[in-house]
Amino acid sequence: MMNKHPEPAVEAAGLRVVRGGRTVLDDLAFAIPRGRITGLLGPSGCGKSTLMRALAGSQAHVTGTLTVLGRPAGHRDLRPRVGYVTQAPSVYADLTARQNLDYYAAVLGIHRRDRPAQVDRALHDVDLASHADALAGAMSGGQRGRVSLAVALLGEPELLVLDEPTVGLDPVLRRDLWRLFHRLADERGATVLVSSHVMDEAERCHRLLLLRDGRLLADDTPDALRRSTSSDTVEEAFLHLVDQADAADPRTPADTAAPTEATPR
Ligand SMILES: Nc1ncnc2c1ncn2[C@@H]1O[C@H](COP(=O)(O)OP(=O)(O)OP(=O)(O)O)[C@@H](O)[C@H]1O
Repeated sequence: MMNKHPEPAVEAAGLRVVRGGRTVLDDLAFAIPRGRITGLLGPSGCGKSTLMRALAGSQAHVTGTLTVLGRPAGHRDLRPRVGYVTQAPSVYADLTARQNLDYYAAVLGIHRRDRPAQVDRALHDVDLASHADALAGAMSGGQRGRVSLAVALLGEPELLVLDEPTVGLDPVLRRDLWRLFHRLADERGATVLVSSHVMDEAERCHRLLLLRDGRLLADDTPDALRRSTSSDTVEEAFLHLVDQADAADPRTPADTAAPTEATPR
C-alpha cells in the first residue's frame, strides 16, 4: 500500500509513566507506522492500558516524548483524529445504540447533516445495524463493547487505540472484529493499535510491541520475531525473549509490577 504519510503515527522516546508512586512504564522508545495494525501484547499488569491512556492523553505523570499524529499526545487538535476504546464500555444505558452514537457524533462536532450517514456506517461496521434501536442497557456486554467501538469509529479517526476489544467475545465475533480492523487499515488507511494478552491475536497484526513489566521486549513483525528467536509461534518467541531478559536483568518479583506468572493469560 502507498503510504501518504511517511512519518509514523506515534513516536515515543524516553517515555516513562508513574502510577501510585511506582514506575509502570520505563524508558520506552518505539514508533507505530501509519495504516497498519500494531498489536500491543504482554501479560496482565505489564502496562498496556497505561500506555494506551498516555496515547489518548488521559494518563497523568507521563514524561519523555510522546508524539501522536505529529502533535504531543493529548493535544486538543487530536480529539477528532484519535478514537480510543477503553476496556469498560462507556455508553449510556438508557439510550439506544443509535441515540448513543448520535449523541457522541454531536459531541465530536460532526455536522448535523453528516451524522445519520456516519452513525449508520459505524453501526454497520460493528455489525449492530439490526440492534440500532435496542437500549444499550439491555444489551450483552459484548454488544455494549461494540457500541463503544462504533463511537470510536465516528468521524473516521486516523488512529484507533483499542484496549482489549475482543475480550469476552465468541470466536465468530472475534474473527469479524479482526476483519474490521484489517478493513480499517487496508481500505481506509487507519492506524490501529490493539492490545491483547491472547497471543494468537498477535499473528493477525502487521507489527507487534511486546511489553513486560513496563519495558519493551520487542518491536517487530510477527515473522521477524519468530525468525529471530527460532520459534514457531509468537507466544514461543515472547517466552524466549522473557527468558533472555531475565537472564540479562534478574530482578526479584518484589521489584516488579508484573504478576508472578511467566505465561500471558
Ligand atoms: N490507578 C492506579 N494506581 C496505581 N497503580 C496502578 C493504577 N492502575 C494500574 N496500576 C498499575 O499499573 C501497572 C500497569 O497497569 P495496566 O492496567 O496498564 O496493565 P495492563 O497490561 O493493561 O493489564 P491488563 O491486561 O490486566 O489490563 C500495574 O502494575 C497496575 O497495578
